[in-house]
Amino acid sequence: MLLTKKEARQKIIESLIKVKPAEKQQAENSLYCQLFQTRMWHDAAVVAVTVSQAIEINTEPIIKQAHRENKVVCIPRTLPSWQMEFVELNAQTTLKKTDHQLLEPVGGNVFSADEINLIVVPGVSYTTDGYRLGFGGGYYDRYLASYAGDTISLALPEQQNTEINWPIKQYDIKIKQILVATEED
Ligand SMILES: Nc1nc2c(c(=O)[nH]1)N(C=O)[C@@H](CNc1ccc(C(=O)N[C@@H](CCC(=O)O)C(=O)O)cc1)CN2
Ligand SMILES: Nc1ncnc2c1ncn2[C@@H]1O[C@H](COP(=O)(O)OP(=O)(O)OP(=O)(O)O)[C@@H](O)[C@H]1O
Repeated sequence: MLLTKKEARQKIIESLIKVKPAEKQQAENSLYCQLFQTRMWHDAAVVAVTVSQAIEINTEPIIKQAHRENKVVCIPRTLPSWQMEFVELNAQTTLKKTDHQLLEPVGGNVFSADEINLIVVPGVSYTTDGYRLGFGGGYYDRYLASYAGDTISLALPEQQNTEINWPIKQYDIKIKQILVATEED
């Protein structure tokens, strides 16, 4: 079923709301395990990751593990005109809730695109060949256009391989690796 991006986003978000907490937790554990074993993760000294919202994959364990491994963690701060920058997250960081209800850093060290080794890219859904449907805004597509490092996304089974398709645009940038949670056996 080919929908507009907006329609596809709505449908997939509806299905994500229905995922049971225990199921989500199990799937997230599978994703963390997979992520921490990738070459991209091992090779990265500077990792960019979001401060997740309830509906998204919880990024807190990723941030904790990165710090445990002495990696620098950067989180996004949105700027006017749908631009975004990444700021170091450390014990001194103050977070503030923005108009769109996301927690973003106040002040802090900005890391440029060429200083970041790996971006864990958030999204609503992914195609098997690496295309991503985001939350709208195009922040990551704009950022990734001038970023040459590694990219990885984490998908619940509900976010991958669905019947729902959306139009791929010229500015859509493929994610290098997409990890899909394995079902419990
Ligand atoms: N946790 C987390 N932080 C993140 C992202 C994310 O996906 N997850 N982002 C990932 O990009 C950026 C913020 N993304 C945003 C995406 C849309 C809107 C927004 O205002 N959307 C409009 C609708 C726009 C449209 O439909 O085109 C709205 O809600 O009114 C704001 C921020 C940076 N931080
Ligand atoms: N590289 C770009 N340059 C200019 N405009 C862009 C670029 N990427 C996306 N846009 C614009 O941003 C808007 C939102 O794009 P889209 O719906 O694809 O966002 P998304 O990929 O779902 O969100 P995000 O990247 O923030 O997670 C669209 O109007 C699109 O035209």
